Amino acid sequence: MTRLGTKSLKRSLLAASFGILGAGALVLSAQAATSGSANESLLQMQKNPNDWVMPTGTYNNWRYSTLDQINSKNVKNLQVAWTMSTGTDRGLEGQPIVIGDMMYYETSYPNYVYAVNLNHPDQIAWKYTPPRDSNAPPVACCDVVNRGPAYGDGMIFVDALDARLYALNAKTGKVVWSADNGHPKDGQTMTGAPMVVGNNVIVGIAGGEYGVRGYITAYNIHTGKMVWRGYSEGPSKDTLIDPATTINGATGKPVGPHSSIKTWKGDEWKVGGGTTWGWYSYDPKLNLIYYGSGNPGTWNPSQRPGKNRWSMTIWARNPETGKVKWVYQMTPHDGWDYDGVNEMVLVNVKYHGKEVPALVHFDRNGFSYVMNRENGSPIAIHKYDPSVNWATGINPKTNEPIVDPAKMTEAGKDVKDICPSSQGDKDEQPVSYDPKTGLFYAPLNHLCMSYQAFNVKYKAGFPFVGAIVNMIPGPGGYRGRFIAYNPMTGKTEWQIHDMFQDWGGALTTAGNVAFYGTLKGMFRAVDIKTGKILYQFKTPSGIIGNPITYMHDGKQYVAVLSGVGGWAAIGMADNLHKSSAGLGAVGLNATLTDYTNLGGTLMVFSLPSKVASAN
Ligand SMILES: O=C(O)c1cc(C(=O)O)c2c(n1)C(=O)C(=O)c1cc(C(=O)O)[nH]c1-2
Ligand SMILES: [Ca+2]
Repeated sequence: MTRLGTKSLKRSLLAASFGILGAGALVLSAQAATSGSANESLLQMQKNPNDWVMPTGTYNNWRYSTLDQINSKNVKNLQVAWTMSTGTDRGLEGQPIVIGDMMYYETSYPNYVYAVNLNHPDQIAWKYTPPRDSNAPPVACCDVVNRGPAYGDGMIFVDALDARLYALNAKTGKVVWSADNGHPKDGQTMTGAPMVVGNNVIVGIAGGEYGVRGYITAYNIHTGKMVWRGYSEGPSKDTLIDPATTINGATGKPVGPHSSIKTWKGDEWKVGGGTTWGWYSYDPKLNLIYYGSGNPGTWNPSQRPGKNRWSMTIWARNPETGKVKWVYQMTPHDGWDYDGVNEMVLVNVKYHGKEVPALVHFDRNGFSYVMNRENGSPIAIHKYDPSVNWATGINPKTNEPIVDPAKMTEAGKDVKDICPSSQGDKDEQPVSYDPKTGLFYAPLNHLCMSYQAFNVKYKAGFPFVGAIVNMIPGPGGYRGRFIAYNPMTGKTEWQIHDMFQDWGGALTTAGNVAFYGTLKGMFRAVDIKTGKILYQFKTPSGIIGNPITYMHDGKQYVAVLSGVGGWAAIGMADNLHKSSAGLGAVGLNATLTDYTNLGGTLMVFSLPSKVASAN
């Protein structure tokens, strides 16, 4: 890639402002290739299929394993190898990581961190219980979930719900350092999984339903000092991009370009949302990290005229400085709560006869995006659920959605039959990419809604939602789907319908199997080519966690956390059928309670020894 100096940077900013770049994203700057770091080992470690070294498996977010001992022929013989109670009863949305003989995982609040030696998994190697700030659970919008620990340089990094980040010694579980990343009293929480890149650990913030101004922060893995922090929006006079909004952790000074196009009125950016609670990916060659920002505050669009940049946006930043390379807003002036935080899966695609570095993103708004990940220009955008009706398509000139005015929400109006619902056609549940088939295996929601927006007043630490949403099953009457999908063509190759939202993530393997779990608690192995269910096992609770696989002592294992919760099932936990932010769980769980119960179990599956060696 080319390096841009200050001059060309200015030029590209100018070009962006005048739309010379044409359709697509705004290119801000370019960065030199990654420099050496003490922690380059993760780049190597992720190549070892015996381990699962980071929450997403690999930096490209494929959630794919080259292991094939368990395969479509023998997976019917799968059995439970061992289990472990998590000692918690709230939604388990993360996944374990496996480094050599050790497995580490984190529970939802209270955020226990467990280390298990795989040579004797009947024993807990260490357990860390972080201090708890009781102000945190009441401000977690959508259950008190956590999406798992990350590893780097002999340390385990964990987000705690009360917005503290911990670095633990991987051998002992002792705290090396901890950092204050936000304050529950202001509505800030942390539910995500950190990502370690080089010498930085990168973490997000949650609280979009509390008017939290979103930011992403990098801390030095050795010192715990803030290296940079990038906000999603900033002062109205320079809100277009990276608006005074990326700051150097040491100097407090702004990093990167400024612009002067207003997309927020007055001080509204201060409570503008755009939080960063999803998954992160990293391209070492381009030296860029990718992630999305969430809903603008409030959910009531009448209260925040303008495009509300940069909520609902895909971001590409330099991991060392935080500098923004490009942004692309998927849902300008959101009126449906379509948080843009879902994962970016990094793949190369054939486009106009060339191999192009791309990212693939299944947005909550029901569109799948294939974007050039070098410069943010769109390659292919399709509806991945044909029932999507809030927009008829994407304007090829502006690359903005063509909104159906009948589905636009506003204060005082009850807008009916909007598809998808606020839970989106996909929420946090991550997809998997299988390089053999070139297809994406996606656990999805299938819901529509009515949306009544109303005016709300901001008060720190109190819900800043401003809408009542009622969700109903989508066309066909089912609420979840698991699909094999080609984002270049928008074609669904096969699909499985599920009674409830498929809120757990997917895993694919070289054994031609896709794994995922259902809210009812079924852990499934599916034939990647046909969608045929080859194996299923009813786990103790519902599944909203993400399966992983690893090899230990020559044997392949598949692990998943069973523990129902998340926004899809939050009513089961508080019995109020609504979350702490007042978000209705829409009676969806009224019948889920007929199938499963709260509870937390780590489930580990393998083949019986004879089957494993016969194949
Ligand atoms: O705007 C935010 O800050 C924020 C945070 C979270 C979260 O931290 O889990 C969710 C959401 N929004 C959200 O919109 C949403 O649908 C959602 C579902 C879930 C879940 O874990 O099931 N969390 C969240
Ligand atoms: Ca949100």
